Amino acid sequence: MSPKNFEIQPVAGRIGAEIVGIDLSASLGDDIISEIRQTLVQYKVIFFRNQQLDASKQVAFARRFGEVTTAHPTVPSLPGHSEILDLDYGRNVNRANHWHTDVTFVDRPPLGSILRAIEIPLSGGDTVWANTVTAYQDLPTPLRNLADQLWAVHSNAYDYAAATIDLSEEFRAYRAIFESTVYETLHPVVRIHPESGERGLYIGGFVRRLKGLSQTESDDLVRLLQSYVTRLENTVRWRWQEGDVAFWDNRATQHYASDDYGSQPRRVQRVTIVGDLPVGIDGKHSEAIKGDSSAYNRREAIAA
Ligand SMILES: O=C(O)CCC(=O)C(=O)O
Ligand SMILES: [Fe+2]
Repeated sequence: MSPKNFEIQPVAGRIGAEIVGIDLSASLGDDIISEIRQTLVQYKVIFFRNQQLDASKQVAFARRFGEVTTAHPTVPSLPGHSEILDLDYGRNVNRANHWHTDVTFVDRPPLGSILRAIEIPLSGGDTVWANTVTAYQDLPTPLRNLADQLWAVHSNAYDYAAATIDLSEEFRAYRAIFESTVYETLHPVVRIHPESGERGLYIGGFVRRLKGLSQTESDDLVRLLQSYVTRLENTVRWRWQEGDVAFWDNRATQHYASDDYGSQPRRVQRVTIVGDLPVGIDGKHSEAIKGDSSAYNRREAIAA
């Protein structure tokens, strides 16, 4: 595919491209949105430098790709913009320096996320994305055959104890509801991408165990599969500048935000687009096993 409306500059060999020649604050026609979507599916994460987006325009842009979530239960949203996660590291949120795919513990995990750089340290604070499709292709055949048969329980029952600082009363109350709600969803370890048809490894930070294996077997096997995801060849690293926008396909990537900038401020803001129910290679769909995860994407529904 060669888009008519912008130029594509790949950033690394297997994942990531910069899109040049688009002003995201302008009103964009359906043809441009469709080319952006195709480029996203092909490159997995796309970058736009030096954009003039504000919060409302960021949300409006995200809505062109699907329904957006009304924020996250453990990260405060921007006042007046419940769709925007305000990630102000060191102030209101823990650093995301662990490999993960966003929110996979619900049955309809995000299609993608759009992140805008508000304040970036002078040095450090890069984000790295990994291509989970090429990771799958890198597996030797016997491991691929094994992965094809596996299903994993993803859960939000991670450790909140270390988390967050300085929350408002309202948010503390809201968060308490979330912390007492465990979501567990069974997802295929190998997921068919709904738009490209590609097979990719669908694991990441929220996997708790593989169905049918002991905890030790699960941990060892997930670690082994994960080592293919994080091979440098399957990654791209982005050096942020203020005004940059990154848009990733959450169905085919993991990411990691490097925590190497000490006490310098770093603030980014995310809008999250709701995705569909994942499908495994046998045609079976993911299944919620604990918690009403259909409510997860709407703060109003959880707080109710
Ligand atoms: O701060 C970043 O660069 C990424 C944070 C993150 O994991 C996210 O926005 O989903
Ligand atoms: Fe994330």
